[in-house]
Amino acid sequence: MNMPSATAENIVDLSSTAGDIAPTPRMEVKDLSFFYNKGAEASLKQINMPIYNNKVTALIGPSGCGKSTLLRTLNRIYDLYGNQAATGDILLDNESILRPGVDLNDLRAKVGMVFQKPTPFPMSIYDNITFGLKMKGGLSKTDMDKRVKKALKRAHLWKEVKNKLHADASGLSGGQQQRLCIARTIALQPEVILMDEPTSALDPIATVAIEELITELREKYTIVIVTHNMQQAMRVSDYTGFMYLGELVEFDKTETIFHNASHQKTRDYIAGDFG
Ligand SMILES: Nc1ncnc2c1ncn2[C@@H]1O[C@H](COP(=O)(O)OP(=O)(O)OP(=O)(O)O)[C@@H](O)[C@H]1O
Repeated sequence: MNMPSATAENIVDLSSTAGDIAPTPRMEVKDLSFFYNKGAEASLKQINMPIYNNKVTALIGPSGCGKSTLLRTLNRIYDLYGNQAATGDILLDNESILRPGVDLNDLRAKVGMVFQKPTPFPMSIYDNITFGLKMKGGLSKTDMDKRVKKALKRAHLWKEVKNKLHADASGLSGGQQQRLCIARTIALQPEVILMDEPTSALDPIATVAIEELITELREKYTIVIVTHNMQQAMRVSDYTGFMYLGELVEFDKTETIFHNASHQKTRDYIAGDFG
């Protein structure tokens, strides 16, 4: 596959997965460029990348290469801040998410996000999960209770909190808070979950719990994770994109990127020569 960004020759070549069942893209990034300020240099340069259904895709690369920026375009979280612009396109289930008139609340429910630092709202565990559901509306109290239980179970937090659902979420440990944030995202029944260095603020035990969870969640969701930790990318992801200076240098199966990368720059980064 080895698809760098920019030109027509870089359109994804699914044929090289011959022998495997060709994965289906859930999202597709097409010739995407991104500008933090209109008229300034692009922070993302003509990125082309598939995001495969029920797979974990890792974005790796040195600091400032554009990993978080790319992640943030995938649910248009950048729209929260004024003067920014994206060109090219991003498809979710074959429909553009960049076109005018897209319902951004709906998009962000379909493409949920978990941040680097756990960000529970200053309210109870239960209310954290139902916050987004209430905004969406339409669920009875019984349905809401069921959704809370299911999301907490899926995020492996139910056993730890089932007897204190109405306690303040700030009383949970960092790892528990991050699992709560994952449960909050899951409760909205997303298709895709974006994770921006979800374990960088956690201790090794909490990190293992989140990594195990990611591996399990893949069965139901499509996941994109930004990580500085190459071991983590190897452990949890199926596909990896290596970015450098705003470009996607190479995208392939994780195994290929780590053991048989096509580009020297990728090999140097994996070898720890820079970054
Ligand atoms: N709010 C912003 N305004 C202007 N430029 C920004 C902003 N956020 C990021 N940038 C620039 O965009 C480029 C990509 O940044 P980004 O945060 O996406 O990189 P990253 O690969 O995620 O880095 P790190 O690994 O350090 O988090 C960098 O040159 C950065 O300075």
